[in-house]
Amino acid sequence: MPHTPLLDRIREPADLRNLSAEQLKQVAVELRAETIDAVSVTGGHLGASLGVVELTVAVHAVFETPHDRLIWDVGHQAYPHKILTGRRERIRTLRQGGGLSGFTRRSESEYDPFGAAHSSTSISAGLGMAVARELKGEERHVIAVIGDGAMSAGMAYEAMNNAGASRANLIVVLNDNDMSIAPPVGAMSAYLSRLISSRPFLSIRELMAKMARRFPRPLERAARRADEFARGLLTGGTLFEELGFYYVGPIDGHDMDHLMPVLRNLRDTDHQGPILLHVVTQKGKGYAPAEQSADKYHGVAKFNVVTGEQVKAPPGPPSYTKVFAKALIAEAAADDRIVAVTAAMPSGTGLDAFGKAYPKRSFDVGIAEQHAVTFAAGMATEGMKPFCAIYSTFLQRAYDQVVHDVALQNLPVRFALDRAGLVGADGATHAGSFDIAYLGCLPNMVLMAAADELELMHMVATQAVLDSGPSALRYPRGEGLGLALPERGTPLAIGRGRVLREGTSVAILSYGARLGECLTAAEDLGTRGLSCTVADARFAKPLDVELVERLAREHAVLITVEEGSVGGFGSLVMQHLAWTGLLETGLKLRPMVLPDRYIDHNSPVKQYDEAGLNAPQIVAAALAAMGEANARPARAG
Ligand SMILES: Cc1ncc(C[n+]2csc(CCOP(=O)(O)OP(=O)(O)O)c2C)c(N)n1
Ligand SMILES: CC(=O)[C@@H](O)[C@H](O)COP(=O)(O)O
Ligand SMILES: [Mg+2]
Repeated sequence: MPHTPLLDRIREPADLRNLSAEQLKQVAVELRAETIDAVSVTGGHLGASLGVVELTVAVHAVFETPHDRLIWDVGHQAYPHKILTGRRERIRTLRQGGGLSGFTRRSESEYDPFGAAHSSTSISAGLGMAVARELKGEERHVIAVIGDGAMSAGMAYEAMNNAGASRANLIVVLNDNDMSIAPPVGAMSAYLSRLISSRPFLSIRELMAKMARRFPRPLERAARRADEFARGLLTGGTLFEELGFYYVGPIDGHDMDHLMPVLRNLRDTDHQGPILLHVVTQKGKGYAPAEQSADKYHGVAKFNVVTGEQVKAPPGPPSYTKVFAKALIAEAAADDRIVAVTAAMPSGTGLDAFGKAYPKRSFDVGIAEQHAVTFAAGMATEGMKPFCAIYSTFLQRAYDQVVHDVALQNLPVRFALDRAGLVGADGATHAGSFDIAYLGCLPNMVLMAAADELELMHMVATQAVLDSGPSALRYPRGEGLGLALPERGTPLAIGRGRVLREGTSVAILSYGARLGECLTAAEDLGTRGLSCTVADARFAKPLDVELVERLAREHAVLITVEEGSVGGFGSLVMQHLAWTGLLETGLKLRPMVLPDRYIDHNSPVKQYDEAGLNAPQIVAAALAAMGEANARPARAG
């Protein structure tokens, strides 16, 4: 544990507020050391947290948190914030079962006024809090800290557009470290770089601003426009000012001698309307291995503090992500109409590898899932074959684009939904729980789920040739089973499942990567005298109705298993069986889905245990249903 005598005295942010400037700098030194040490044993988002150590100390020292609201966008950079706000004792439980969340969370602390993890929500939430303050006649500051990556999402502009017009008092701190997960992309990133290099003449502007404050309102506005005009002359104005924000900066986000007076000025100013403070920081700041790494240690495993070497698990089978990339590259080699789109997640989706192979056919649109989907739809209208690789959870952000721009127009956009199902340490905000339900209800969608990495290759090949309309392929986070893989997948017959094991009493129909657990459960049931059929549906839409009806007719119990919520595969099966009358023949149908609550961060095995979707729970469901079936009179027909 690092030596942190001053940090040891900080039980809550109020303890910062009577420290000297020098002492605050020392707190930042010790806070950085504590953050590094803690994440070395937990793993997590180190780089972003290191980039905001000084900013975190300064904001909590200047503003009266939690009365003043401090919102962290994404929240992955909030480890120093958690250490300063009464959670230091628990910081080494970060992202573990029963431990602290890896993001901000309302239920975790009064210092977390808004939960996050999906990016670009902080300005909207902050504006909401600011307007509520006015309506309630209360006094408080609202500060939203948003990164340059998160600032590339449309939602941030929606919020700034509204904030600028509403003239609400709100402080937005743009934490500009010129990094997203990967280096940032897009015109906004280039713009911010220009803004930083053009360093505005603050003294003239301060003069104008002081003048603006002294005039009565009408003239004040004229003076302020003059101020903006002056800025326009001197610095080319800023996009943020055009959106109604008073732009301050850029300033060095690691220099407490800059941060403290500017934040005090913003706290005490009588400027009416939103303010944007542009701070320039370095992701991974203060820890050489992070500073020197390409991704600035955005997300790390446990690591050796001295060497920075991450403690990697012994090399196992290739991840589903890697297999997806391999499969897509193989398809793209054979078809030059195949293109790929990611929303700022090239490494997470495997499109970094695809982009190396086909740079002209790979597109990173920034954190902009809505745009990514409709951009892909536009390419599809021109005969391209777009693979839109977006985590299941992040596709939630682009739902109307999927419905209105893709499915309704029956455009052949291919969705590759990585991180489908429960994802472990990132917890409920990142779980891919709902895509079967939110896509399964859409006409024209073809839905498939890979039971293993070989299936994944075949399903990518299937999507590559599926030009009749949109399709979505889901697969889990993590490693495959270690199966032998071909160079290229083989397209599957659309809407056809497969039977892996024939039995007579209980049928288990799996959709997706729970298949292994289903086979284990069948083995167990076999030892108890129950003969089990296990089938892999492969497709949720179109459903293999022949297979479903055969299983329902020939077995006393039919159990469906999926890594998804109610309203997904099991619901589609139930819907079909209901209309065939097969639910009135005494069949015991048991759709096994994620429970109707959010599953917190833990290891995936423990998460699925909690969700009731592991082999023992499948066995229990089968035994109970069989018990009921045996207790009933023999089935009619
Ligand atoms: C809607 C959404 N899409 C993608 C992500 C994945 N993601 C997490 S952090 C991050 C980069 C954020 O960059 P920035 O806001 O600049 O923060 P920094 O890590 O640089 O501090 C991304 C893309 C997300 N959290 N939310
Ligand atoms: C903070 C964030 O949203 C991403 O960094 C996410 O945690 C990545 O998830 P994976 O680790 O599954 O790629
Ligand atoms: Mg950034």
